[in-house]
Amino acid sequence: MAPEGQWILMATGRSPTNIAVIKYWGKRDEALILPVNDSISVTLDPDHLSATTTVAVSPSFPSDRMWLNGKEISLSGGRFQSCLREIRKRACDFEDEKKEIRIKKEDWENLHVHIASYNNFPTAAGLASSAAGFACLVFTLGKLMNVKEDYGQLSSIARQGSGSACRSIYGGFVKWCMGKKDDGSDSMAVQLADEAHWNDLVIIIAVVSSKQKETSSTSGMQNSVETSPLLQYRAQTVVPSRVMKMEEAIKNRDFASFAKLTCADSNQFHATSNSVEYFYWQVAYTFDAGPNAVLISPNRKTATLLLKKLLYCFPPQDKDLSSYLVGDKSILSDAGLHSIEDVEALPAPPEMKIPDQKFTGDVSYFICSRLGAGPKVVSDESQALIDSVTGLPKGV
Ligand SMILES: Nc1ncnc2c1ncn2[C@@H]1O[C@H](COP(=O)(O)OP(=O)(O)OP(=O)(O)O)[C@@H](O)[C@H]1O
Ligand SMILES: C[C@@](O)(CCOP(=O)(O)OP(=O)(O)O)CC(=O)O
Repeated sequence: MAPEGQWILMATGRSPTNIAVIKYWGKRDEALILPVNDSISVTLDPDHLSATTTVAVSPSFPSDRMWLNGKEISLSGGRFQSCLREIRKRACDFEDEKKEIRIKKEDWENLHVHIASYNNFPTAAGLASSAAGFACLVFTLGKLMNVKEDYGQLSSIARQGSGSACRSIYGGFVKWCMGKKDDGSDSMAVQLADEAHWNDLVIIIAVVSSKQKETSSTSGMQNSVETSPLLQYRAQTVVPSRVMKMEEAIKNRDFASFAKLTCADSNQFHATSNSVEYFYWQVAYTFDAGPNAVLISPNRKTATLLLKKLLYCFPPQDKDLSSYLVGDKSILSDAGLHSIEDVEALPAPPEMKIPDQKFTGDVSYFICSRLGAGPKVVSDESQALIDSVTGLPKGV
């Protein structure tokens, strides 16, 4: 080994993200990240969505450290620790004669790393940054530490960082085989076809919001496993045959089948997560075909509490509170909200994971209403909309 503290050895890698066309949703083992079903994905062009990671090692580093998009983050979490441990275990002898660096297999355990990673797309916003990030971390650490494992083994390690990361180890069309073993050694990705196989496909992503999500995939799927009656049926009965059909569709470049299966699986995965009991039924919500949410509270007290939370998260863009809530405005005084200053002084709802997060302007206005009676006659003529002399609408 070269003299202590004299050298820094580095490797840099870039990994793509991937989008599942048959979704991974639900784990049978949280620590090892073992899924309840196989999944299939397409890997995206790294020029568009990728993580770039540099890993450095030096005897002068006193501890492992990591910076993500320029900000230092903790490596103490189990997922980072698993990836570092599994790669270090497989590190091999390394020699760079020019730089006079010699690292023996057993030395790697005592050498600390510095990791810097950058995503060229929003992090933790539902665009699979964890997939690109952990695939990149494992791949680049493997390069640095002269790991000789095949890609299947690397995918199995990346899986322990984030499940979907195991699929980003390959390009083209990739299948994550769930495996059967308790230790997870057979839960890894395989490539179904490379990127040249079907290169006519064009993928367009509409980014509606690049803000950090409130519910991570990790906790969302945990909730589904615990509460969704659909999930086990999906994993055991629906997905296995869908995976077979999808493999066939990819092999034959059969777009009609590919599209049908992709949409059906997306719908079902959303149905699975929608059946989760997030709110303990304090409030009911319903959506029509558009984006407007209808929230139904069981009583005025709950409605008042709900309104405070809504106004905290979605404050009005301009300072006019009275046009921001129309209909039964008396609920504002029930909530003690007489001015915009009162709204600004609202405390963050305790269940919010990111308390500072506000979505000013995302809601145009609120209507407060109630159940009403059926049709009735308006006998006050002044309220008529037709002028009783001209027979035309008033004001024309
Ligand atoms: N480049 C990176 N290198 C290492 N880890 C990363 C990187 N980018 C993201 N991560 C890790 O992934 C986490 C974000 O994962 P999360 O699952 O919440 O979001 P996402 O992957 O963007 O969304 P989704 O999985 O729903 O598509 C980050 O907090 C960080 O721990
Ligand atoms: C909806 C998904 O994107 C879920 C991805 O979940 P993650 O891989 O981010 O979850 P963890 O394994 O807990 O890190 C579907 C998919 O990519 O298959």
